[in-house]
Amino acid sequence: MQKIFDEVNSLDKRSYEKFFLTEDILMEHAAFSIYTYIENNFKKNSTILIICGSGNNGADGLALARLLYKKFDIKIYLANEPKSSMAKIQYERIKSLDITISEKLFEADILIDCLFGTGLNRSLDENSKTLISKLNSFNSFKIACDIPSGINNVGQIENIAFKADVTITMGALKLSLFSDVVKDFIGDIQVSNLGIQREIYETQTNKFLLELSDINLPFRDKDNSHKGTFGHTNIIIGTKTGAGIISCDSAFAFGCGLVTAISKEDLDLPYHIMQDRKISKNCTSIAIGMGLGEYEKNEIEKILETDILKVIDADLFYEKLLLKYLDDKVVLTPHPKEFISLLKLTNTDEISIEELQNNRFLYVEKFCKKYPKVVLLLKGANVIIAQNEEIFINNFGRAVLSKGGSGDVLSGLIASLLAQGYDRLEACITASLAHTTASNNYPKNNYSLSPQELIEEIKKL
Ligand SMILES: NC(=O)C1=CN([C@@H]2O[C@H](COP(=O)(O)OP(=O)(O)OC[C@H]3O[C@@H](n4cnc5c(N)ncnc54)[C@H](OP(=O)(O)O)[C@@H]3O)[C@@H](O)[C@H]2O)[C@@H](O)CC1
Ligand SMILES: Nc1ncnc2c1ncn2[C@@H]1O[C@H](COP(=O)(O)OP(=O)(O)O)[C@@H](O)[C@H]1O
Ligand SMILES: [K+]
Repeated sequence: MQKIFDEVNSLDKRSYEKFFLTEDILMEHAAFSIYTYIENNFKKNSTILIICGSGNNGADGLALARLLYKKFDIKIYLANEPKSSMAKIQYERIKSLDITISEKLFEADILIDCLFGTGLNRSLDENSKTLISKLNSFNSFKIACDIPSGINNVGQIENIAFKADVTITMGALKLSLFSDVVKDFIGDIQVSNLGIQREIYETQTNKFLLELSDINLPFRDKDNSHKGTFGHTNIIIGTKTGAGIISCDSAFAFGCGLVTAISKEDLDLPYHIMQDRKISKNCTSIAIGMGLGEYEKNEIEKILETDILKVIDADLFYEKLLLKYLDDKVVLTPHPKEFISLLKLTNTDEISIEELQNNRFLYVEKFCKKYPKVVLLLKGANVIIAQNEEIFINNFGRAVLSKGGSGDVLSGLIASLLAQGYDRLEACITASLAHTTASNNYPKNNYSLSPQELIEEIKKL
């Protein structure tokens, strides 16, 4: 996993104080990293337009122009006069060369957005909005310097943002690159070294970006085993039976030795799924909530009271009785609408989905501060897995997962791992990575994936 920081100004400051680096050295490395990206990916003499603002993001762009000059066909568009001291210095440096300042925007092979970086401190004015909109309309390859202009420091977009193919971010990953609302704007992310290795530049953090290598699949290391060795999960089947049956199937596919569907009525289940009216004696995990619908409250309470690890999902986030069980036995897997209900039930906050989606990390942190024992997995374009003060982000998911039943598959995967002895955080991390990786491996297209096909892809991981 990679470290993520709320802000990096303090890391820059630390580099000056602790390692005697200067702003100039950091900036030279920032510009050089974009130069290297272009050199490695584009032909000599490609046309490049660098759009520069008045601050140090613009200064990065000016330094980059100097590095690219002569090897590429480069022009600068000055959106505003250089204003920061570094922007003025960089401007003096490029004036000594014969670099063209373009009066107008044009569709170059490559556009580089150096308009605003971490210094965006107010709403965009009309000129900036028009400028970004025009840049977005071009078919060029688009590179954002540090962060696409228009995205603020908490990952919100008020009106418009530069739509990058790649964002080359300076020094370390910033949290603002991982809100759901920026997902379609940042493109691929690369981190630039600012003069010292990243591991030295970076300090402690409580936020992490998951990588594919963080997955820990349930490969079996005991051959002297029987089905009970690998746990027994119970999935509570509600009135909308399909949801729970999908979870049963995904739990079975993900290595759990036994899966029992707990249902009041006889169901037509796949042959490998057992059926019972009550929780099994040797049950090692429970998943409840998916398609629950009408269910007797005291029956739910009896299940929640058990000492067994549980995945809680869907309809249960609208039930006040849940409040008694927000403890060290549960994993909660709400989608945004369910999470705002949970925030309301717990008297944490009463907010709209839009407010949540614009401040996902803030509300996750608030909730986890109040319920530090709970493991929370907030669904979305970027899944947030959190416990107490720690946050893990899975940004591998894509629109292919935006289908009814995807969440039911995930509940089954988590329950399966809990049954097999994973701790709750580990179970969420591996299940979430398996979920997104399997969906991305689906070979056909990005619109037709069914839960069954997703489970088939999970079997191939
Ligand atoms: N050690 C370092 O410092 C390093 C920094 N690096 C680079 O510096 C970047 C940060 O630079 P920064 O702090 O100068 O801010 P930046 O993003 O250029 O914007 C500020 C300018 O924009 C203006 N402005 C703001 N909002 C506006 C709006 N809505 N509409 C219009 N104008 C607006 C604002 O105006 P003002 O508020 O002063 O009136 C000011 O002029 C960072 O992202 C990275 O790329 C790297 O080189 C590595 C080393
Ligand atoms: N655009 C997307 N990008 C990434 N992941 C997505 C996207 N849309 C949906 N998902 C994922 O798909 C799952 C949907 O879950 P949920 O809304 O509970 O579905 P259901 O209740 O129908 O099973 C979640 O894990 C969510 O993170
Ligand atoms: K930028």
